Amino acid sequence: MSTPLDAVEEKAMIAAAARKIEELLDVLRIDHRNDHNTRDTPHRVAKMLVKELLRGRFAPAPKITEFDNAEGFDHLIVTGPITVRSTCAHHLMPIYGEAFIGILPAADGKIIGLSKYDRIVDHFGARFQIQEELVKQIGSFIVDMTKPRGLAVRISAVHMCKTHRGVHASHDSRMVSTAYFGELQRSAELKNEFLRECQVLAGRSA
Ligand SMILES: Nc1nc2c(ncn2[C@@H]2O[C@H](COP(=O)(O)OP(=O)(O)OP(=O)(O)O)[C@@H](O)[C@H]2O)c(=O)[nH]1
Repeated sequence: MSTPLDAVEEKAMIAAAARKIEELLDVLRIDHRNDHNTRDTPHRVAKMLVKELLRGRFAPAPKITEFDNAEGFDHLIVTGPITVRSTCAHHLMPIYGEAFIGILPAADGKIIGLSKYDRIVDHFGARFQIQEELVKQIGSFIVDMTKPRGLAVRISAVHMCKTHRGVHASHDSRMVSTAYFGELQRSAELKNEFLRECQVLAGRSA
């Protein structure tokens, strides 16, 4: 899912990408060599791609601090909204929204630090994505790391490929997708509890 780069590889990748972006701007007849606004744009955009928008591909997955579930807590925990920032794989336009994660821990298993859910969402968002795969990647990673009894990952997001171009949909138009694992996949009652908590946390219909 990710291939960490060392500092030398990162620098070389940014330089190589900048040369290609120069070429692209040349094709588009943007005079970046003389125009003061776009003079540094190839390097700027290359740096943004490697160090920001795609950084999840080039950085290790977040380190997870695990704690024993000492009290054997076995009820649903729901966390969110977690801000989602990603980039659509089709048109390379921003995706932004919120994630909610529901965890049904195993009484004899592990629980992880709350902030790690935000870090995991950030890690998988930082690459070119489609939303259906994003919820699954986040969920599968948490399931592999913590082996809970059940898990749900729900994202509600705006896709700027749909609002800012193409069909020019309303900026309020969102896509909601949820991935369920384990007992949350099988139990309608648990799903309803998760969705109710999402609504409370969102302060509106999530
Ligand atoms: N299912 C799904 N579709 C997405 C996602 N992000 C973008 N899309 C859609 O993917 C499609 C890509 O479409 P194409 O039809 O190949 O591209 P296009 O001809 O530029 O289409 P328009 O966007 O309709 O102008 C568009 O309908 C996008 O709205 C996503 O996360 N999930």
